[in-house]
Amino acid sequence: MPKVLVSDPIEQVGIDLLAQVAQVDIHTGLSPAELAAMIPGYDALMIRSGTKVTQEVIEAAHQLKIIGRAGVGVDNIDVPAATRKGIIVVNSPEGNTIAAAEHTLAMMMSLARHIPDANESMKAGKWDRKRFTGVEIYKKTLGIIGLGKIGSHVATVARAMGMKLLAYDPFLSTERADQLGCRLVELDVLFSESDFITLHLPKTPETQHLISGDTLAKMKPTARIINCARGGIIDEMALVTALKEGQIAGAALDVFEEEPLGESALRSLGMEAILTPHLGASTEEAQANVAIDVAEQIRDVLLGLPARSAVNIPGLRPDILEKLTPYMQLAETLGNLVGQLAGGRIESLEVRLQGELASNDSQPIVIAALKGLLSPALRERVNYVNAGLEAKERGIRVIETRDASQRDYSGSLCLIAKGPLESRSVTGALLGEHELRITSIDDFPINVSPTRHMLLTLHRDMPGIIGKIGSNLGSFNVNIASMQVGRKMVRGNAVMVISLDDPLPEGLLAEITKVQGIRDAYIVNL
Ligand SMILES: NC(=O)c1ccc[n+]([C@@H]2O[C@H](COP(=O)([O-])OP(=O)(O)OC[C@H]3O[C@@H](n4cnc5c(N)ncnc54)[C@H](O)[C@@H]3O)[C@@H](O)[C@H]2O)c1
Ligand SMILES: O=C(O)[C@H](O)COP(=O)(O)O
Repeated sequence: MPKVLVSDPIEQVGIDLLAQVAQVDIHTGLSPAELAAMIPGYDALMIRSGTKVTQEVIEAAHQLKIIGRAGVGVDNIDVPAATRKGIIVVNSPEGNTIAAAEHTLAMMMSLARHIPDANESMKAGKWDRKRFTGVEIYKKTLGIIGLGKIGSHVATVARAMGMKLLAYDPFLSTERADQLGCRLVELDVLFSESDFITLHLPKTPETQHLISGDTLAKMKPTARIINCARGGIIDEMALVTALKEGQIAGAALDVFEEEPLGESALRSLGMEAILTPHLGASTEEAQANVAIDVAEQIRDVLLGLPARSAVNIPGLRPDILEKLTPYMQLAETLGNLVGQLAGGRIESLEVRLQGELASNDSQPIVIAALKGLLSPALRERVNYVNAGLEAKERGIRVIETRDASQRDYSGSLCLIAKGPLESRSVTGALLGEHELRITSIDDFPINVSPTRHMLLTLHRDMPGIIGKIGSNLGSFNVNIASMQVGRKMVRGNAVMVISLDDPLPEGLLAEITKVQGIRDAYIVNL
């Protein structure tokens, strides 16, 4: 049974799901060093934001296939290191969207009406009505930085509450912003016009300290800022200064540069600051959503199925994935075949999507073809996660082409591998929904089901040649399952594909290449 390590608190429903297919061990609060010591025996790791999956952890993970992040942000995982090692990283991109958006709105209302401090004052036995006079949000301007899933939900609710909306998101179309009732503006405009500013963008080297002393100075003295995205997007020291000096009126933070937040000047601020301990995703609903979403993906990957929300391989909607999976199997088989025919050094791979396949997302098919192409050399070291990177590092140029006009099959795929001296091509298609067919090799038409052991010859089409190869195989006690010849003209060049029940014994290939009329012969093992 595979083994799954759960190293952050995860809803029981997710654990139960995993327990159906794996041994699940729960060890929370591990340091990277403790995790690195424990990880070698595990096939999967399930985490939230608390566990730091460092390069050291990934290097120690000898049999890890998947890291499942029960949430959105994967900034606590060294994703490039996982990719290099062929480990799939999955998350739950939507499971906690509503929870994080509602926490943001709660933070905004709390800032506007001083609810946390009023509550604390009541619990301290006071009845102070003057100190807690707030502001309304109605008709105020909300500036949203990052108008993705969470930012969009915040926009929808804030608009319904009568707020005017500005947004900054360099990757968003004006059309989408219009739909949400947001005016897309440059950052400086957003800073200077907003009464409330909320952050919903990822933390990257570019967004680190996006809110700094300089940018805080551009805000209104009545402005209030909310960060339920990631710590480090705001320069905390600059924020403390801006709040103390009255440059802005308030801040509500759910996320921090260092988590858990240690000793910090933020803790000594008054009612102008509201702090919560990274609670954005902490609702019963969100925790159940993300636990199920990620546990299902871990289960699928452990069962050899694809994951739907992988961050380091093409993520596909389940309906599209279902349609593309047989084509991905075809691409992998053809890639493997053309890789074995082309031999060692391949400089480029052309992936030609034909017929109905031409209108599909090509990325998963290209990745599958590369995995197949590299598997004769890299064996189990190559997978869907690292195939693109491995190909790039070997200098293999990938060229994608589309030809919707090809109508031999509803959809077919042609792979052309070019080396320094020659190029080899194979084409394949699906018969029905799932049956793979090789439909041409080096432009010779054939119709063959790929099998585990095959013998391929390039030869002159002449009497007696098939019989001689048959006798050769017979003399080595190799049984032929099926045989087919493809030719373009009578007595011209031809290919022969022989499916064998057994692997070809050593020495037999040399015998076959001696047969008169044989130009080349290949053993192909798929
Ligand atoms: N506090 C929490 O518990 C909690 C919960 C969930 C998500 N999050 C965090 O919230 C953030 C948003 O999550 P999401 O699910 O909405 O992600 P998303 O990917 O749907 O949206 C992010 C948006 O940010 C935009 N963006 C990227 N770079 C930008 C830049 N430099 N300036 C402005 N916009 C930029 C993107 O175009 C995208 O529209 C993430 O950082 C995520 O980790 C926090
Ligand atoms: O990125 C996320 O999903 C949020 O930050 C939530 O993190 P958590 O699951 O650790 O609360």
